[in-house]
Amino acid sequence: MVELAERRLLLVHAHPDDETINNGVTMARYVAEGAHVTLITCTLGEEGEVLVPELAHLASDQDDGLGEHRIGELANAMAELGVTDHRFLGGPGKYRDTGMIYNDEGNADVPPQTRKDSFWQADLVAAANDLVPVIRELRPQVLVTYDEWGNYGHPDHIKAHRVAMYGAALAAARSYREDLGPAWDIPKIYWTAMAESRMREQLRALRDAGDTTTFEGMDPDGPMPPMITPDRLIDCVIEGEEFIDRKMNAMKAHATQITVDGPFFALSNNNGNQIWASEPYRLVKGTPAPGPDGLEHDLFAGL
Ligand SMILES: CC(=O)N[C@H]1[C@@H](O[C@@H]2[C@H](O)[C@H](O)[C@@H](O)[C@H](O)[C@H]2O)O[C@H](CO)[C@@H](O)[C@@H]1O
Ligand SMILES: [Zn+2]
Repeated sequence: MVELAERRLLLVHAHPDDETINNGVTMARYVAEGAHVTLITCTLGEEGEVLVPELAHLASDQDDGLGEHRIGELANAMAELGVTDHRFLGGPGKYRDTGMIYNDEGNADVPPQTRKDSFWQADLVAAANDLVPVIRELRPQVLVTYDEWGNYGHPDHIKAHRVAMYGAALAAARSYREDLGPAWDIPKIYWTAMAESRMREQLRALRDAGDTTTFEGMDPDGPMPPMITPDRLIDCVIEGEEFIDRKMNAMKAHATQITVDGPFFALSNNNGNQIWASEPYRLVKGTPAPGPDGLEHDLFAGL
């Protein structure tokens, strides 16, 4: 088993706030256990909406200062989680937030009409080459990123998944770009997941409370979209009730994007979401090391 102080965890996310929403408890736990946790954020979130009225002028169609502001929000959120190594892919502002843009079929997988400097338009090899030296420098045992849907279809999330997976493959190739450092093959790769049972529980609570607009058209007992993971395909759940306060405070630090109300949070679409103390994952590379309940409860299990 890798010693706690020798553990190195790398997370690749699209915008400032995704890391806390998806992995806030996980990051706080591993920092507390002495692991080295590194966050790579691919954009500054320049195209986000602004929940704080007095900061509305930062929006991209006004002062276009939101990206710069969110650098500070992310730094504050990382301070809450105890993460000291957080970097932007290729440096701050190299890849611009694409915006919540879909083509008219509503499918982000077909290139939407976006700015030439948007992350979605970035050349995949060039963006992966910004990640390869980081992987080869850090030599993480575990990489965390999104599934092929980017978890909910945002073009930057889909692109972050592609850059993370392709970057991991290139970093492992001994003969690939020796100038980017000695090869490193990441032993375990996980995708963040929205577990089906949790989605149904959340939908049931919303519908019971009379909310028919959040996740409109979804029935707690009906079919789930492909980005919802059946519980049988969840491989690992990181639990950490003792870190939920850090996660909530980190969410509050992303004030232009997230409002926190007790055990719930909302983004600018005002969808009520529970703040979970457990964070599920799918293992997509490496050997599973499940416990008696059939799940891993440590991303470094088996290493
Ligand atoms: C969690 C996440 O990925 N947030 C992104 C997302 O923000 C959403 C977007 O503004 C959408 O229009 C809203 O309805 C929704 O409530 C927001 O969460 O997309 C932004 C633009 O690309 C991005 O900056 C933000 O981080
Ligand atoms: Zn995002």
